[in-house]
Amino acid sequence: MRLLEGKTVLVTGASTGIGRAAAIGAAKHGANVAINYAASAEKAESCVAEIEAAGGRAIAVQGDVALPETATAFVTAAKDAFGRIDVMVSNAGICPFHSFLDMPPETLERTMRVNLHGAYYMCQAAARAMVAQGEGGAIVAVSSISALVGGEFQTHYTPTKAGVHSLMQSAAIALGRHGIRCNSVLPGTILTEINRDDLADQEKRDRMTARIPLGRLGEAEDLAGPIVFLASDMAAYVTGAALLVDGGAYVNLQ
Ligand SMILES: NC(=O)C1=CN([C@@H]2O[C@H](COP(=O)(O)OP(=O)(O)OC[C@H]3O[C@@H](n4cnc5c(N)ncnc54)[C@H](O)[C@@H]3O)[C@@H](O)[C@H]2O)C=CC1
Ligand SMILES: C[C@H](O)[C@@H]1OC(=O)[C@H](O)[C@@H]1O
Repeated sequence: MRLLEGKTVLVTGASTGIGRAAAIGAAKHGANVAINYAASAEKAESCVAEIEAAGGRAIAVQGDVALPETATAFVTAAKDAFGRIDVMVSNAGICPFHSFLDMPPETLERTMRVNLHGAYYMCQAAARAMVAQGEGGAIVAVSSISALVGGEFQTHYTPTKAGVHSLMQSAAIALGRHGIRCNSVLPGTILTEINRDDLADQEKRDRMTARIPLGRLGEAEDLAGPIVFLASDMAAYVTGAALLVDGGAYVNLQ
């Protein structure tokens, strides 16, 4: 069964990792896909090419999610290309690992602006278009297990993920009357570019793996199913929810 047939799905930060897997997953379920990317046109075009090779339709739009004008331009481009807006997957994010006591203000500022402000602007721009369209919609934000637990070198990052989780809860209330559902996924540790250097430390990698009941770190594709599900009518009565996708890591205290 194709869960997103004929819908338009927008995904931010989709040239790599979880965003790319979500974009390809949505296309496999029949969606027309618009992907936002920050810098690498080559990677974005390869995502579009993979979708088109499988018979789907996709466009790539460059833009820094930290800027409000990127969100309006992205939504406008998707609407121009596919005629409507049904789903926003707010995924773009950064995690420049750094110690707390000497955190450079610019690292803190940039992490907040990309991860939290970026999610806000994207979800707001998509919601405005959905409200004008008058047929409801779905927003799925990529938060993190880090919305619920801390990280020594992530004092600037974990508050943004808690913020994204909270944004989906408040937006679910603000947009429910318009038939727009807002949910978040909370990935555990997923092997992507964002943590390639951090997980090059084999001891840390083994430690992270050891606390996962399912016995492995996640792959970007592990998020595609949960994101497609929350975006689809299968989740028609799900809003304000947060879905952990972590192999069981969060519940494994001892
Ligand atoms: N990999 C992991 O273990 C986890 C990742 N996450 C979240 O998943 C999301 C996706 O990250 P991953 O796929 O893991 O890593 P990734 O590094 O492959 O993907 C992040 C994407 O966001 C894009 N991006 C960064 N800054 C941007 C900007 N200013 N404007 C537009 N795009 C921008 C990057 O170019 C990249 O394509 C992030 O929000 C991250 O916080 C959450 C929990 C765990
Ligand atoms: C980038 C990290 O490895 C990753 O990001 C998250 O949100 C997870 O909690 C991991 O710490």
